Amino acid sequence: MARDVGVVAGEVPILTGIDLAAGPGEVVAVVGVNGAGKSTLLRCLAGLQPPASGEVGVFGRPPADTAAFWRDVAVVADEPAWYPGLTVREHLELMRAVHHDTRLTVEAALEEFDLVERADLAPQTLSTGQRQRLVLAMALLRPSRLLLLDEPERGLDTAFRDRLATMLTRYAAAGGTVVMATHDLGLARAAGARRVSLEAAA
Ligand SMILES: Nc1ncnc2c1ncn2[C@@H]1O[C@H](COP(=O)(O)OP(=O)(O)OP(=O)(O)O)[C@@H](O)[C@H]1O
Repeated sequence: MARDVGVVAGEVPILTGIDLAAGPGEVVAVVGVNGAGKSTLLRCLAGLQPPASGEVGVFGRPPADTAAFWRDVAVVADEPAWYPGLTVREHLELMRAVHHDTRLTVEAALEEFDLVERADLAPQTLSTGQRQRLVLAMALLRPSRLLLLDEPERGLDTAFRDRLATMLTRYAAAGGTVVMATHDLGLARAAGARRVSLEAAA
């Protein structure tokens, strides 16, 4: 997926000579200290950060900002902008309307992500962890073959981290690929992830 990838910001190297392979059925956890370049590597895989050197391939092609690419790839990174006036349930319905053949019904997603009691509220009124559950629900409701998750554990309590690990294991068991940047080695272990460590380049 990533071969000998280098990224520089101005003159400063952020990633140098990074290799990462992940195939169907695999969960890969990218770990490393703050600033090691985990988010940058995920952005390279999503085609949002062009590498200065090396190659990135996703399903055999360089990542491209096309409908076909985004049909296969779901990204969870920073909290998205919420649609004003739409509830939690309506955000999920939006995903279902756009993606048609979803992995979960809206009601199943509300159950699975423990949002039933929050379904009619605006996302902005939820707690940090509840909003993160909604972000994950939106990503896991839609069909995809590759999940790119940047610190999916953000704000989640211990019990829900365990549930997330199970969901990621199931996603991989169904033939999906998960690449996540994480500081939670327990989550990585529970999800059966192979660990790839990044060293800070500068
Ligand atoms: N757009 C940018 N311009 C300049 N430097 C950047 C930019 N984006 C990231 N960096 C730098 O690249 C390095 C890697 O950042 P990145 O966010 O990829 O690290 P990370 O491993 O995900 O860190 P964290 O664990 O804190 O989330 C940092 O030193 C950061 O300051």
